[in-house]
Amino acid sequence: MLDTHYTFSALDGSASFREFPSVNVQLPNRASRVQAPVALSLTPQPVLALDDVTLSFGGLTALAEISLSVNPGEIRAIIGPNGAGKSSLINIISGLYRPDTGFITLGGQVFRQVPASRAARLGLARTFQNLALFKGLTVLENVMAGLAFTRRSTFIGQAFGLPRARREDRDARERAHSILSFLKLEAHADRLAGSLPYGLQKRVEMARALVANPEILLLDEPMAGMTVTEKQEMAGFIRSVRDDYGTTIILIEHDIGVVMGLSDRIAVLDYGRKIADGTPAEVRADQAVIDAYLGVARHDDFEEGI
Ligand SMILES: Nc1ncnc2c1ncn2[C@@H]1O[C@H](COP(=O)(O)OP(=O)(O)OP(=O)(O)O)[C@@H](O)[C@H]1O
Repeated sequence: MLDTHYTFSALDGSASFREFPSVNVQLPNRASRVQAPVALSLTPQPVLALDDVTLSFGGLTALAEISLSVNPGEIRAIIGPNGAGKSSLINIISGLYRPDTGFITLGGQVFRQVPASRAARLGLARTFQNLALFKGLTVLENVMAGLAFTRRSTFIGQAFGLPRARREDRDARERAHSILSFLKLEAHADRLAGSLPYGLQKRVEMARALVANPEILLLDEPMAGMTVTEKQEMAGFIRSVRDDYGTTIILIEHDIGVVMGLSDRIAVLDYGRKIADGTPAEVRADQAVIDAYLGVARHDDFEEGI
């Protein structure tokens, strides 16, 4: 298990897990992380909020007046049938799209459009629906690439192996190995990423997003194309990331069955509108959700399978 430094702000009651994993400091368990903020503030400040977000492509409204909030440390799923607007929403959160109307609050700042180039520094990391690994690099190199934005040494320093560059390289390697071991990928560290089976490549992508210890991890269909066993395994890792690192998880999924047993809260989109938002039990019982999925999901897809 990884050890992690963390800081706690008594002023706003927020816990921050922004320091990188290290080998010497004891990771506080989830209970101790949660206890202190609760004493100061009963209502957690959302780490991310969308207010009245609308997005159109020509005459087509992809998202209509979407508001939702994400609390620290929760697993928050956003689901919906094909074309519901999930990718559009994730692209707004990560700054690739600018909504026609509405605001995004991230890292305590309010944006009309999240500055994509600063998203990592605002504590946001993401994976992609279609794998975006460097297939010709090793697994370790891919994961280390997730720390590129944190490096302060210059290109010349890196080329000539100057002390700061060497130190950064050593730290990056150590962090990458810690994450690989956490996600049970250590045995594959020196293999080319492109040579791994699909399910493992998806996990490497998650390792790369996690290595900089983001506050929010945005997972775009992390289980698409996986077998049932792979999905179960991935669900276990996602849960561990939240429990052991305190990372807030936003999960975009197509498959309602996958998220039922995994998520704390689920927002359901259909034709660009939010038709439901609540706990898995609330969403499961919602007639609008049942109607939206009728014909694309079997009844038992609504059961907690994972
Ligand atoms: N770049 C684009 N240009 C035009 N229309 C788009 C564009 N991106 C998305 N759309 C349309 O916006 C709507 C929402 O699409 P989006 O990809 O966000 O849905 P989705 O829920 O992610 O779907 P899927 O599950 O199939 O990936 C769809 O009708 C889609 O055709």
